[in-house]
Amino acid sequence: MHKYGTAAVNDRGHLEIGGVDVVEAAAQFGTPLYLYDVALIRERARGFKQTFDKLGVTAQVAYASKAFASVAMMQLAEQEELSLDVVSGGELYTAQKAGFPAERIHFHGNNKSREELEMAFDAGIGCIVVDNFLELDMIGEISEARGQAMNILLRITPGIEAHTHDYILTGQEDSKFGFDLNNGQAEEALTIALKKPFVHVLGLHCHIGSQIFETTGFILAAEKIIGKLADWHNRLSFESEVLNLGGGFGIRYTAEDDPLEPAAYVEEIIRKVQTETKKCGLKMPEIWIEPGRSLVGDAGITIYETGSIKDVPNVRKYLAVDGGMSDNIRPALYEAKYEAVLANRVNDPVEETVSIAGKCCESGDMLIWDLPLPKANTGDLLAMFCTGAYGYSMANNYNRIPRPPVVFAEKGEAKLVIRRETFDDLIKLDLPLGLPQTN
Ligand SMILES: Cc1ncc(COP(=O)(O)O)c(C=O)c1O
Ligand SMILES: N[C@@H](CCCC[NH3+])C(=O)O
Repeated sequence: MHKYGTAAVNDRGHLEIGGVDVVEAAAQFGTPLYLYDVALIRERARGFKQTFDKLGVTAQVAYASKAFASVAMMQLAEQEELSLDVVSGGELYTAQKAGFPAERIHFHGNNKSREELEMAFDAGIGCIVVDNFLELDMIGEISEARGQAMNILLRITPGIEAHTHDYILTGQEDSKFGFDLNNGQAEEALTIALKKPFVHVLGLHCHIGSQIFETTGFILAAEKIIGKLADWHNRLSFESEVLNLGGGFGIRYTAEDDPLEPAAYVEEIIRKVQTETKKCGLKMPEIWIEPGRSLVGDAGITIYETGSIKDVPNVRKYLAVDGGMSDNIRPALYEAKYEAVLANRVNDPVEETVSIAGKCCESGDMLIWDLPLPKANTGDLLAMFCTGAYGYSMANNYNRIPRPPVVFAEKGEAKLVIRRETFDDLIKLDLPLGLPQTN
């Protein structure tokens, strides 16, 4: 078993996370269950912040809450003095309910509605990351109508192809996100924004993609952006106070992955920005980053109970669990790979290879292909690692399966932070036929 954060095996042969016995947590909260190692999230947050401090760079580390958005998670981010990236009215609302300081909230999105933008102004958030011309116009109109200033970053696409799954690439020219740096759109957006009386352009934003292992893409992006900033400084007298380099730092899901320590990505990138800005005679901007996966990904595990077992002789053995693509859509969507162990028998020797099937009515609902395991029985507990990012946040009710609860484990204490959905929750939006319609 790979050593993740506080993950350990106790003398009963049970997996332990944050000092919490996973078998006991499953008995208390039921399965499936998401369990988070809070100490690991804190360690990662501090690692990022310490890297900036060590290099003497003013920074904001914004948790990309799309990775796992909940009131408790946002409160944890606040405890660790992170900033927060939200990408919808729903995430912003959650942040408000969590009492997250508005001035440290950054609002993203490639098609923000006028209502969402108004909500951002009402909340008095720290900055809007502007993605397109329509949004820029709307922000200009809203700020003038209210007489209320708003900080913005312009999201640019630098034309970088990072090495990752096509669906999670974002920095390439052919992308739905941002203003293109090479074809003049970014400059046009900047020129328009600089004329808006209540809009303050803090600087640029760039996010090249997600689950990236190499620093090359980030370094190339930084080089291109700083080159452009030097040009804009000369021709437009524009100086970027902030450079937001996004998130995307890869984590280890399986033995095939070999990431750097999350903070190490950042250190290399900052050093590059320092040398490039110096070379171009620019002031060192504040550096902002937006990690999601690298803060919460490997801090989360999902615990399932094993159910039916189907052996297709000489072909494969299917071991079904009580969840699947409804609580983790990543294998079906990106062919994402995971590792897992039997949480109630971690020390038992590996005896067979099985494939872990979800319970949804889809052949594609397979969580793991060809997993080496001890011989599993119905009623064992399977702990699947690294489900902390884009697991709960992409969970759904396909087949009307209720979403599992989320528990935070820290120093031996298990704290329920999202309760299990009930069947009543599932029908609470349904309106029966035949009753008078109110709306
Ligand atoms: C704009 C932006 N920032 C930050 C992130 C977080 O990325 P990750 O979870 O890979 O760190 C994403 C998601 O890819 C994103 O789209
Ligand atoms: N949801 C994706 C990554 C996209 C992140 C948002 N831009 C994943 O699970 O890997």
